[in-house]
Amino acid sequence: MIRFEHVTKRYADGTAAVDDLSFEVAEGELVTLVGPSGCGKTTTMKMVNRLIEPTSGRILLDGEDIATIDPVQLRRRIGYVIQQVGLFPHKTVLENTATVPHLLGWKRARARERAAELLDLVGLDPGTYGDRYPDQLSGGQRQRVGVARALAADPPVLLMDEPFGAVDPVVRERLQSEFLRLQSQVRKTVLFVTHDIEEAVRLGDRIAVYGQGTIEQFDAPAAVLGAPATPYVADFVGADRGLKRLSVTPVEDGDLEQPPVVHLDDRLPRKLGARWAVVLDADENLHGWISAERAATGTGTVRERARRMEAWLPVGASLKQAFATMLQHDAGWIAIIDEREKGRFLGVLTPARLHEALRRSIGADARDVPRDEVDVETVSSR
Ligand SMILES: Nc1ncnc2c1ncn2[C@@H]1O[C@H](COP(=O)(O)OP(=O)(O)OP(=O)(O)O)[C@@H](O)[C@H]1O
Repeated sequence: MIRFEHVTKRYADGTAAVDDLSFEVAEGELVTLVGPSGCGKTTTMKMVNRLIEPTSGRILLDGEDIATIDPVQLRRRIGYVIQQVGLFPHKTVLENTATVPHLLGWKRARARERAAELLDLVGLDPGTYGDRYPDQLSGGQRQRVGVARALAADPPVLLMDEPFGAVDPVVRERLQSEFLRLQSQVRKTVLFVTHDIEEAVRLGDRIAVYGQGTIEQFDAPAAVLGAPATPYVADFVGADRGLKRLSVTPVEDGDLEQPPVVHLDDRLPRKLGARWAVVLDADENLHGWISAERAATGTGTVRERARRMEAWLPVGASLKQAFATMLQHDAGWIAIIDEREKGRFLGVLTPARLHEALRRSIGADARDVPRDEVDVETVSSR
């Protein structure tokens, strides 16, 4: 979809902001560009919508060399979101959002309708916020309007330059979650610039870690964290990358242990064959758990002795959420259910299995690192 071929940008004073860059962003993929200040991220991005022209090399959009496309036409195909949102102060939120459809010559009613739809999509009620002016919004709300405006003409490509950089960490996390939800619906091809590795890891399908004008590693977040390509990348992602990996590794079916299972209407078993068993209802949905001790000291059915289960998560939740849930409930294991199937019980995750899952994910992502050579705590470089 977006393809860089040996692209170099040298400014008049000789600075090579970007040096012989080649990479590709697939359709519907979100790639984060991350690196320290001045490494060339913004220059890379601005070359895509021709705000900056490369010194050499070429950039293809859907196979077409962008140098041959009229910049105004090109920019209509590309949504652009920046940190200083750049909303027009004298226009309402609705008018701001409808800017591009207006420029494209849409009828006023249709443009406003589309703008209202998009405000809804980014979590702003058009009835409440549509007629306000930008200075009547919080920073986070302004960013949402910026995203809505960039999406208004439904461009296939989005360029986002530190779009959530100006808001506090709490709002920022919320905007990131909302954006991920939005992206799962609209599936744009996105280039996202950030200097924050946490943000890069959380949002990117793949991450490009920049050195000085070049990409040091271009890979899935789990692979960058699990097997940094160079000491520079290892240093940049930080010594706590094992912890960061937890947030990008989902719990999968294959990670789970299968404990003994009893059903609510079973007669209490004399012996469980384990210290505890999971209790399911007649539909195989999770109800709770029962200890061997409570099973042995009662009569009647499991229902009367079972305890409710607090510590559970849906499959696909991150290992970080799983770990946090274990800590929160002081639990040695948590139940994993399938929310898409009305909460069907899938198995349990234990600390040992969590550790295994981390190894599994590094093995899967960093294909050239043999699984048995992966040490979750100490992998530093290949
Ligand atoms: N117009 C310009 N003339 C000369 N040098 C420039 C110009 N614009 C940028 N540079 C230099 O090019 C390099 C890359 O800049 P760029 O803005 O792409 O970095 P960045 O990674 O986006 O940094 P930041 O995170 O601080 O925004 C820097 O060394 C910068 O000083």
